[in-house]
Amino acid sequence: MHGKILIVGLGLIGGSLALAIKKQHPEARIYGYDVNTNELTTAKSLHVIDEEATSLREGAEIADVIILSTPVLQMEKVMKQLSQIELKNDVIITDTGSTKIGIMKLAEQLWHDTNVTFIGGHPMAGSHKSGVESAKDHLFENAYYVLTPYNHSLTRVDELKQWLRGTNAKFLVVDTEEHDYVTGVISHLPHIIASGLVNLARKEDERNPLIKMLAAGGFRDITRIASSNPQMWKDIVFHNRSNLLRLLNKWTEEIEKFQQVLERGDDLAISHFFADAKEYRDSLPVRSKGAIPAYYDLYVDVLDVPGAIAKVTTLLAEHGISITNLHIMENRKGLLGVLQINFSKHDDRSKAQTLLTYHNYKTYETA
Ligand SMILES: NC(=O)c1ccc[n+]([C@@H]2O[C@H](COP(=O)([O-])OP(=O)(O)OC[C@H]3O[C@@H](n4cnc5c(N)ncnc54)[C@H](O)[C@@H]3O)[C@@H](O)[C@H]2O)c1
Ligand SMILES: O=C(O)C(=O)C[C@]1(C(=O)O)C=C[C@@H](O)C=C1
Repeated sequence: MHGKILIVGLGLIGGSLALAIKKQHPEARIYGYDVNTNELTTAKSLHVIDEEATSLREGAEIADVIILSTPVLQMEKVMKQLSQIELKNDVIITDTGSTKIGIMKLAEQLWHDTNVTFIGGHPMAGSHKSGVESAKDHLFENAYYVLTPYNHSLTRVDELKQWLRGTNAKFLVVDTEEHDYVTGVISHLPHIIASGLVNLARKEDERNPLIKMLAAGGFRDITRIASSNPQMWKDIVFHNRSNLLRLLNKWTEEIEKFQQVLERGDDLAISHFFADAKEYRDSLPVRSKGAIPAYYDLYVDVLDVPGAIAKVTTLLAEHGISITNLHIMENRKGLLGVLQINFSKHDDRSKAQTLLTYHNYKTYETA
C-alpha cells in the first residue's frame, strides 16, 4: 500500500509496528515523532523509520495514518494537540494503548462529526523491555490485536487491518468497557502483584541478603514483568483505576481465604487452592506468542562476529543442556544480533539462562 504513516512515540511498540508495516508495505513512507530526540535518531539510524518529523504538526499534516504509541496519559495530551492541527481529509488515527475507555471517550469528544476516523487499538503482546532498540517486526506474531472502533468508524477497520497485516496478529473487535475489565484481570492486576512481590522481597532483603542470592526460577518467572517501564504502568493503572480497585478487593479476598485455610491447617482446602489454579493454568490455549509460550525460548544478545553463536552452543553442550532449535532473529552489521534458543524443558532453559548470565551474556525469556 502507498501512503504516509506517522508513528508518535517510537519505543518498543511504535518501533515494532513501524518495522511490521514496512515489511509488508515497503512502498509506504514511515515518519516518526518522539519527544525524546535520541529515540528518534536511533529509530532513523536503525532504519525503523524513513524520516524524522521535527514536530508533531510537521508529521501529522501529511500523514494518511497516525499511530499513537506513547504511554496512555501522554496519548491524551498528543490527541488534544492533534485536534488543533489540520489533518488530511481521510486520515485514520489509531493508538496502541493498554487501556481503552479513557482514550475512546476523548477521541469521541475531539473528533465526533469530523472527517477524522479514530479506531482504538491494543496489540496484546509486548515485553518488559522498552525503547526502539528492542523493537522487532515479529513482536505481535500470532498475538491478539484488539480494535475498538466506533460504529461510525467500522467501515475503515478493514483498511487499518490491511496496513497492520505485517504484524501477523489476529484482530479482534472488542467493546471498550469489556477490554479494560479483561486486561485488568489478565495484565494490569498481575503487574501490580508482580511489583508488590518484588517490593516485599526488597524489604526482606534489607534484613537478609540471602534473598537476592537465592531468588531462582520461580521468583524470576512470576516477577519478570516487574522490570517493565514504570511510567507506562503508572499511566495504565491511573486509566483503569476503577476496575483495578474492584479487582484488588477480589484479590485481597482470595489471599485472605488462603490465609484462613492455612491458619486452620485445612490440608484439603490448601490442595484445592493449588489444584484449581493448576487446572485452569494448564487449560490456557498454547500459543507460540501471546499469553503462554508453546515451548521454552531464551533470547540471547550476541555480537555480530564470527564464532559468536558457536561459543554459546558449545557452552550449553559442555554443560549437558539440550536445545531443540536455534534461530538468529536479527543480524545488523556492527550491532548485536539476537539468538533465539528453543528448549523442550523449562528446567533446561533456567539452567541455560543461569549459565549464560554467569558468562556475561544478556538473556531474556521473551523477545
Ligand atoms: N510494552 C508493552 O508490553 C506494551 C504492549 C502493548 C501496548 N503497550 C502500550 O503501548 C504504548 C507504548 O508502550 P512502549 O512499551 O512502546 O513504551 P516505550 O517506553 O518503549 O515507548 C514510548 C515512547 O513514547 C515517547 N513519548 C512519551 N511521551 C510522548 C509525547 N508526548 N509525544 C511523543 N512521544 C512521546 C517516549 O519518549 C518513548 O520513546 C503504551 O501506551 C503502552 O501502554 C505496551
Ligand atoms: O510480556 C510482557 O512483558 C507484558 O507485560 C506484555 C503485556 C501483558 O501484560 O501481557 C503488557 C501490557 C500490554 O498492554 C500488553 C501486553
